Amino acid sequence: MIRFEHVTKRYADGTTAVDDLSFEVAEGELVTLVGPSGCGKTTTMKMVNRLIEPTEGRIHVDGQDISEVDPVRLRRRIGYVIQQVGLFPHKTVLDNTATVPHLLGVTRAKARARAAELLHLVGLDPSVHGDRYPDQLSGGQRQRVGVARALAADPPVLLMDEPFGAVDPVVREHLQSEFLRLQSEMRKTVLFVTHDIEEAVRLGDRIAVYGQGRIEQFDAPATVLGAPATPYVADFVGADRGLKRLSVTPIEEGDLEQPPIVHLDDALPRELRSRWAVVLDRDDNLHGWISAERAAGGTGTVRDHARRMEAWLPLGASLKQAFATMLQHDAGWIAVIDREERGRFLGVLTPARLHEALRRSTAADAQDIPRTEVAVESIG
Ligand SMILES: Nc1ncnc2c1ncn2[C@@H]1O[C@H](COP(=O)(O)OP(=O)(O)OP(=O)(O)O)[C@@H](O)[C@H]1O
Repeated sequence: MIRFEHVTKRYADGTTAVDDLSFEVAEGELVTLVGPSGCGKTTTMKMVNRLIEPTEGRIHVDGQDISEVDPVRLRRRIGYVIQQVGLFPHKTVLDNTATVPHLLGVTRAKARARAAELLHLVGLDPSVHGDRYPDQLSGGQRQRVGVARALAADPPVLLMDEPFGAVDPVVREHLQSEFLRLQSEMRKTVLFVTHDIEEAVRLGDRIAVYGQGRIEQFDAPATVLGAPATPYVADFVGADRGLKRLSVTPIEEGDLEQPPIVHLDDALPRELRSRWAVVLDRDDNLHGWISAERAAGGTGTVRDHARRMEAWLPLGASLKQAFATMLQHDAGWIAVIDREERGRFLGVLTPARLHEALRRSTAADAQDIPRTEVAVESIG
């Protein structure tokens, strides 16, 4: 969808900002460009909408060589969000958002109706915020308007240059989550510039880690964190990359242990093969747990003695969520359920298994094989 072929940009003063860059962003993919200040991220991005012309090489958008497309027409197909949102100060939020569709010939009434929808989509209430002026909004709200405005013409491609850079970390995380939710529905082709590795890892389907004017590694977040291609990348992603990996490594079925299981209507078991058992209902959905001690001393059915289980997650949740859930509930294990089949119990994740999953996924990335195929011996 966006393809760079041997693109170089040398500025008039001789600075080589981008050096022989080749990479591709697939349709519907979100690629984050991450790297230190001055490494050429913004230059890369601005060449896509022809705010900057390359010195050498070609860029294709949607199969078309953009040097042959009129820049104004090109930009209609490409949404652009920047840190200093660049809203028109004398226009209301609604009119700011409606500007581009209106310019494209949509009637004012229709453009405003669409703008109201988009404001909703980015979490702003048009009846509350629509008639305000940009300086009557918080920084986070202005960023949302910036995103809504970039989406107004429904462009297939979005360029985002540190769009959440100017807000505090809490608002930023919130904006990131909302953007991920939006993107899972819209599936735009997105090039997203950031200097924050956490943001790059969280948002990107793939990450391009920049050195000076060059891409040092272009891979999925888990691979960049688990198997940095060069010492430079390892240094850039940080010594705590194991921790960061937790957030991009999902719980898989192979990570789970199978504990003893009892059902709600069973008679109390005299003995369990461990200190506790998981309690399921008639449909094999998770209900809770029962301790061996309680089972041994009691009478009646499991139902009379079972406790509800609060520490559970759906399969596919991240190892980081698993760890946080264990801490939050002070639990020695968490239950994992099927996310499609209305809570069918799949197994439990223990701290030892979590640790093993993390090491296994690191080894898998280094060997470029699925996690389930990593031999346990090679983890050590
Ligand atoms: N108009 C220009 N003339 C000369 N040099 C420039 C120009 N614009 C950018 N540069 C230089 O090109 C290099 C890459 O700049 P660019 O803005 O692409 O980096 P960046 O990775 O986006 O940095 P930041 O994260 O600080 O925005 C830098 O060394 C910068 O000083």
